Amino acid sequence: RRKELPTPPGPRISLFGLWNGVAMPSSFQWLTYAEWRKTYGSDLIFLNVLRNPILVINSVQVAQDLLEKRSAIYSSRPIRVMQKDVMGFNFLFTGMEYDAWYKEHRTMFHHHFHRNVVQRYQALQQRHANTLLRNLAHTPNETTAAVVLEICYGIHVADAGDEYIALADQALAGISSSGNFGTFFVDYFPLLQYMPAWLPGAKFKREGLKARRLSSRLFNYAFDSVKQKLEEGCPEPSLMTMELESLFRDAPKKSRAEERERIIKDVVATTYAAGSDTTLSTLLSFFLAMVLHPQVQAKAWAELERVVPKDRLPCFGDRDRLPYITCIAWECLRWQPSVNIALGHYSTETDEYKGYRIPKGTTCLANIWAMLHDPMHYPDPSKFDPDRFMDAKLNQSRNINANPEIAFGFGRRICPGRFLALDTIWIVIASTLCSYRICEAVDIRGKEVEPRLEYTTGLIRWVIPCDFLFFIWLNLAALHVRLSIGSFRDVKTQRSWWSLRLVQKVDLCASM
Ligand code: HEM
Repeated sequence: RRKELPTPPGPRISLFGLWNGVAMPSSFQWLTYAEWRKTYGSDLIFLNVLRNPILVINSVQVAQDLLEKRSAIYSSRPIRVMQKDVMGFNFLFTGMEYDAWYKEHRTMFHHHFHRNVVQRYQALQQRHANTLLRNLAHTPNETTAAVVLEICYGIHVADAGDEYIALADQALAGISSSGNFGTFFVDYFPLLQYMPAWLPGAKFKREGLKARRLSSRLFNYAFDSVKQKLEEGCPEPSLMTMELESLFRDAPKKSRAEERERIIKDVVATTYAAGSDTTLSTLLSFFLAMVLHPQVQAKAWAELERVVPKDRLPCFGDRDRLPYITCIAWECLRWQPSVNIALGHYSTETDEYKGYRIPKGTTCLANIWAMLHDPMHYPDPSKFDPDRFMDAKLNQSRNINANPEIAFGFGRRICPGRFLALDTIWIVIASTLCSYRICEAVDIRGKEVEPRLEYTTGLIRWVIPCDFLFFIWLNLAALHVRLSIGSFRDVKTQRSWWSLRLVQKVDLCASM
């Protein structure tokens, strides 16, 4: 009977939008998908792209009904030719099919990052937040990567210009560009992967081969150097050494030692790849939000003043007494989600939902952006308003403003690094707001520069590195210089009370 049911509504897709059809969007897909929701009056949009069935899900309800309640058949991943085969990122378990091999990876990851163990990393996260405060003027983007590198490999990154960070930056650009399903034509038409790279029109292949060299270095470089240290008997404790030591200890008992080593290697590389840019993207949105909304910053500052004694920086123990800071973290995740479309979930059986047929082998794309900007659930969605989360009881009774946990995806493939991410975001926001006022940029003539709300496309979105960020760093650098040459009065008169606070706190974190 299912065979007779219609598939959900959606546009007719044709190559490059010819022959009365529309082209698949290759950038900013979440906006087109949200438009299609209005055009077809449905939360489910069905597309057939070169015989690849695709289901776009635009509402939380449908995502929960399918990806969570029926997760037994919606938890695999589609075949990703560009990312896996051309670029060589086949070691990431984010893209593995839902089978026993994948489950071993997820179980190992879970063992080190579930809700009750992430506290063990809080001292390390706090230390890196302090380093960020010191470095804010020069290398603000290294904190999130430094956290995962230290947890996974025990590698302490250099304050600036670290080789591991540079390698991750370059390799992750490849993951992000190929991350949204369907960005590259070869995902729909796998035979294209065999096209010679020199042919005109094979730009994807040339880009892919470049990314392949980087992915292989990302996979091997840190792992090999830490393994060598372990064999020499002088490793720093880390997730990797803990797992390898247990493997070596139990090796005679365990068969499959090679496979187990491969799982460890995959898990640490996946954490390295998945754990830094996502968190950093949210933190950059935080900086933008603070420049645009000084009143939010002032309110946060007042809360920090009330709760955190003047002689120290905030710590995780203050969390329950700093609810507004927590709301800012949630609002950053909602206002500008760093992953707008969850990684594709792949259906392994034909299903029926609300009178529609969802064929086996459908790639389901959850439009997280549309869900977090749905005015029914988040009134005035484009407004950055942390207060929306303050009264959880009232929100629940009105069925609005739920904490945006869906920013981390759905069901059995939900982001397993979310507890670590939330901790990093929280401590960085609390520490930065306690130490700096993030102000509007000033151009060379001393005029304030209006920041632009512009983001890149791709799997992980970035606020476009425009003048506003540059000027924030520049302003902070200038302050550092003034502070270090002891021009204290200057700072105080020009910047008002917060600068005085800055001096105390910067001295404080420098001594940590
Ligand atoms: C703001 C920070 C982050 C956001 C917004 C985010 C978001 C997401 C999303 C949307 C997914 C796909 C979920 C789905 O398919 O339904 C995902 C998967 C994943 N994330 Fe995150 N993530 C963040 C931070 C992290 C961190 C810090 C780590 C590692 C420590 C991490 C590791 C992973 C892994 C391993 C997966 C793949 C899970 C699987 O396929 O089973 N993420 N993340």
